[in-house]
Amino acid sequence: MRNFRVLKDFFIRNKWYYFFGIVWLLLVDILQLLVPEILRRFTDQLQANLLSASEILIYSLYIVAIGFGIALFRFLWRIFIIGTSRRLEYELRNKLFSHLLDLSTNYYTHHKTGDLMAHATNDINAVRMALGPGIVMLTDAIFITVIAIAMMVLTTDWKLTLLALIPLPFLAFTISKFGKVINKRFKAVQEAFSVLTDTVQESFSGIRVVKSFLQEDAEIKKFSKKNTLVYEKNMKLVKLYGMFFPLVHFVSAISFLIVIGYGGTLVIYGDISLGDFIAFEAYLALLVWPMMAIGWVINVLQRGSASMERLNRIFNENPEIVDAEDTKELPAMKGEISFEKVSFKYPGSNEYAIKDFSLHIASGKSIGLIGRTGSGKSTIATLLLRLYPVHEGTIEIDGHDINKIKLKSLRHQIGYVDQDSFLFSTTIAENIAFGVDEATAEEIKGVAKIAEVHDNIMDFPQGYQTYVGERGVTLSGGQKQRVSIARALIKKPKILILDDSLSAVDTDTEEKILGALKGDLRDKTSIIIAHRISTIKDCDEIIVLDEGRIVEQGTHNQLLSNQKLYYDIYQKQLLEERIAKD
Ligand SMILES: Nc1ncnc2c1ncn2[C@@H]1O[C@H](COP(=O)(O)OP(=O)(O)OP(=O)(O)O)[C@@H](O)[C@H]1O
Repeated sequence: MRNFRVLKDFFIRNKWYYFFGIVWLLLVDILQLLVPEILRRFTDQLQANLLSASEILIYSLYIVAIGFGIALFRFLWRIFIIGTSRRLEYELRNKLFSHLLDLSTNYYTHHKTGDLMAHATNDINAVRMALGPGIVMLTDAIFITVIAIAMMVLTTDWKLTLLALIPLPFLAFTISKFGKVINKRFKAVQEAFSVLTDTVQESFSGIRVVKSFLQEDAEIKKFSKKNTLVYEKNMKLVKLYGMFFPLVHFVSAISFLIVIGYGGTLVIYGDISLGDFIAFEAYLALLVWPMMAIGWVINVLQRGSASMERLNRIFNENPEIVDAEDTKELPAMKGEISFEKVSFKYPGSNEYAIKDFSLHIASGKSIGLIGRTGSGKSTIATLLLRLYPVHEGTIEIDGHDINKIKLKSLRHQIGYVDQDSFLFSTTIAENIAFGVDEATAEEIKGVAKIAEVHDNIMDFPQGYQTYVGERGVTLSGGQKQRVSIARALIKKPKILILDDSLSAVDTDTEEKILGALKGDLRDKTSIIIAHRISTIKDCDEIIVLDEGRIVEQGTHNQLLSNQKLYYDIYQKQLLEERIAKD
């Protein structure tokens, strides 16, 4: 129960819903408990020949009225309690999603998306079950058990009650034992099913690879194996259910048997009336359900509590990067950047990705970053965006330590085109306008033109309203890169970072984009990361990185005359170009 403490605020806000929900629930129980009383009187009066036709009609009306009452109050408690638990699920899911988005990028390196999805679905559902249906069943079971047993003792016979109740604890015990195994097998079904879903998803998203490697049969076999596993796990569950219900009926039938035997004798000897006997059987029938429910309730509450514990662990996770108290807005950046002796290791890594990196970039200048793969180029970009905390050295923008600038203010003014050029499954227009609150069609078109992707977009029948991804067209790598560039430009950032963002376009298009960008970049500081020299040769300064350190620095011509690493890369690329042309 301690795990649910974080929901205190929710319970306080919704206390009246729970209170009245429980009132309606108890009214249903009271009405249900009235039925045996009516049966008792009816039977006794019928047996004594005291009933007239109009009285039979009145009894029938009682039963109908009780039926109506039960229907009405059942409707109400469902709305009040189950409705509230659905609201809890809604609020928890929102809270979890926004909390997860607040966490630093590093969190996602160590947690699998599949696990996070499981928290958002299974765990939240388990908490909802505990605090909705779980509470209902618990209240219901306790109330009905206490009142039904009290009525059996008070109105009929305590010895008969005691005898009739003997099998019921066994029933509760059997159900709780079965419940545990059912739970385990149900979980196994879910796990097998989730493995199956993963397999299907991977086969579909890698369909081109599957087909080009002629792996259809192998994939079908793999699928069939996983599917067999789901079937087998389901069959185990079916068998268990197959035994469970007959066993429940068998154990409860023993109670009825005892009542028929001993209760019947009491009626014959006149110790209790026939009405008492009928009412007693009806109370006993009411008791079977709470006995079944108790085992289930314990399971549901335990699962809910375990799930809440897992969710609390996520809620207690703090984002590594937050605005400290002394951070301030930097509303209008000039774009002067300075790295001072920055060294950086990724969390959990022993190797420095960046070592002693010092660089000053005057506002409005363009910097080209080049180096072998893994030399630390992208790391420079992520550090400037403060996606990871820097502990050694300082990074400043306009003379302000980036740790002292509000994150929103910092990231809002940096346009970042990442290496993956990830696009969302929505329209091209919405993808371009992703980083701004509002954008006119003209603005979207303007940046698409600079990024040299406007003509491509207009070739699609639906133009800017074309859907990207699974529901729409598949853009080529180069088209994706250019849409991502447009997405960064529309923010009108003061600093623009292109991380290998022109690698998938040919050199002619690259030239056109760089030409168009030139005008736009005049008042921006730009960092262009590339593998191809053609992308960065016109930058004001080029930095050559190797194993996280600056090994060369200067303009294109200066670096060529140095005849070191840059020169080697240049020669190699010239040769490659020549071979490609021949
Ligand atoms: N999230 C991460 N966790 C741990 N190590 C990382 C992480 N990201 C990158 N690295 C490591 O840091 C080093 C620098 O990587 P970085 O991505 O900056 O290189 P890069 O020069 O941009 O490479 P490429 O040209 O292939 O994009 C590499 O050794 C890489 O393996």
